[in-house]
Parts: sequence; C-alpha cells; structure tokens
Amino acid sequence: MNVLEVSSLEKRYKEKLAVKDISFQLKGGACTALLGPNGAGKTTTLNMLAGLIKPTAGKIMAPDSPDDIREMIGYLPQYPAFFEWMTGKEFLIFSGEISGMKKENAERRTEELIALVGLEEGKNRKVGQYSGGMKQRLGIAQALIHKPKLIILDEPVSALDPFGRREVLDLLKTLKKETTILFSTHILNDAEQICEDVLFLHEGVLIEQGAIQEVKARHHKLRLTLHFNEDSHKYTPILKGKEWIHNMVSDGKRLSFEVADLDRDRARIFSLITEYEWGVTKFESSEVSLEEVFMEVIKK
Ligand SMILES: Nc1ncnc2c1ncn2[C@@H]1O[C@H](COP(=O)(O)OP(=O)(O)OP(=O)(O)O)[C@@H](O)[C@H]1O
Repeated sequence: MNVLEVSSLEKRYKEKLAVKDISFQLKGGACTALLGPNGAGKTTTLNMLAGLIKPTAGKIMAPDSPDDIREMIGYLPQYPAFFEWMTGKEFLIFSGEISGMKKENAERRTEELIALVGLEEGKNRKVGQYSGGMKQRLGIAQALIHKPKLIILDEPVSALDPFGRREVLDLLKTLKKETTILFSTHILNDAEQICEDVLFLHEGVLIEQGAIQEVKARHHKLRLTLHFNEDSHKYTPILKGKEWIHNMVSDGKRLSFEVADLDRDRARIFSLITEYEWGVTKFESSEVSLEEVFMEVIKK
C-alpha cells in the first residue's frame, strides 16, 4: 500500500524551475532516500510534500488519508529551530500541545519518545547544551509527536560528526519498524545502509528510482582491483586497449576498473597476469557502490 503518491510535481521560483515534473510513490513501511547533489531540488521537493510551499503544478495524494495529508506527515527541516532555553522534555510537551494534543497526552507521548530516541539522560537539560546528535534526535522525536504515518527528514545527518551521524542513522533504523521514512541526503553510503528504496534527483529531474538492489542491478557493474608490488601505471597500456575494461583508475600500486561479467573477466585478467608474469600481490572483486551508480547515471 502506498502512503504517498506524487504525480507530475513541479516548482518554479520566478525564472528557476527547481523541480521538473517528478512522479513517484512511497511504499508503506519502507525507508526511501532522496538523493542528489547540492541544488538538485531536494529541499524544495520535501517542502512541497510537507505542505510548507505550494507546488506550481502536479498532485500529492495520500490514498489512506485523502483529506488531511499534513496530519499524516511529521517533518524535520534541514535547519530545525529549537527554544534553546527549554529542556528537551519541555520542548516535546510544548510541541505536542501546539499540534493540538491535550497536556496529559503530550506528556505521555513525550515520555514514550524520549525512550524511543534515547534521550533519557538529557531530557531535563536545556536544549542549548545538547550535542548536534542529541538535537537531531530531539528533532526526530518532535516530528513523531503526533504519531505520523510518514516522517520526512531533510538532511538529518549531513551536519553531524561521524559519532552523531551513527547515532542518528541507528535511530532511523529503529524507527523503520514503526513508520514510513523519507529522508534526503547527499551521502549515498548512508542511504545504502538503511534504506530499501532510492530517488535520484539531479537538476530538478528524477533521473532514477526504485529499490536499491534493482537500481544497482539495472546499472550492473563490478569492480576489480589489482595490487602490484610496484607503480601500477606501468600496466595500464596493456589494459587500456581491452573493450571489456571500463573506468580504469591507477592509484599508486593499485589499479582498479569495472567489468560487466565477473567470472568471464576475472578469467581474462588471470590469463594476462600469467602471460605477462605480473607481480600481483592482491586481487579483489567488489560490487560498485550506489555512489558510483549515481555518478554513472548523472554522466548519461
Ligand atoms: N526561494 C527560492 N527562490 C529562488 N530559488 C530558489 C529558492 N529556493 C531554492 N531555490 C533554487 O532551487 C534549486 C533547488 O534548491 P533546493 O534547496 O531545493 O536544493 P537541494 O537539493 O535541497 O540543495 P542543498 O543540498 O544545497 O540543500 C536551487 O537552484 C536553488 O538555488
């Protein structure tokens, strides 16, 4: 069942067409990553879904809650504003009350959320004293206060150090069990770790979408890496002429390239190694990352 269905969505800011005719669906219970470089249109798209800005054209539908889409969405903006003089607990109760909850319900929900996002220790400290990771976890709790079916998070980990990033990614993994998640990021590795589905946005256009495994399979490539006991540049002329070798990178003693058929091309490489008696110290094969697939799709 789709939680959200978006069709032909478009946003124009004066002369700038920031989002161009994009269509996609969000499956209930799935985690979807909206990926794209700076300026791709991620924030504009999320702001339209959250009802903060009006689309120039297109439709946003929620099959399950057709009357009040905003009710079913919890949103964490890229730069959330907190009242730094409130404690985390006070801030959540206040957020619940301004979203229309009765005080006792807001208090009950706050306790649940504090446990869920792991803020027990800091709940009575002022938000101004929180670390970046704690603030993001508080922001996520705030987005969840009214038990939304879908939470939308704009770059929730981009501004965090590696420790804070891990905290928030782990929290998102836990939340996947309870709610549908859509989050934007330009760090593809984060998406790969926690999401099932991806949307690739580039210059306002949705250039690829679907299950991560399917997207990878569509652009199926594998990377072989050879480690030599000397500078690998010496070996590139022999490999350059082979039509089955793509995107070769020579980096010190290491040489890597993409191939389409691992078994066939591994055998080809082994026969070259034997023929030329190359001093190979290590041989590795790996799947290309989502990041490499994305760069490939953008180039096309
Ligand atoms: N209010 C606005 N008025 C005019 N142009 C805007 C406005 N907001 C965004 N834009 C432009 O629309 C394009 C998309 O911006 P948007 O912020 O949605 O991208 P983004 O993918 O979220 O980028 P980032 O990762 O840098 O946040 C950019 O070219 C941006 O300059």
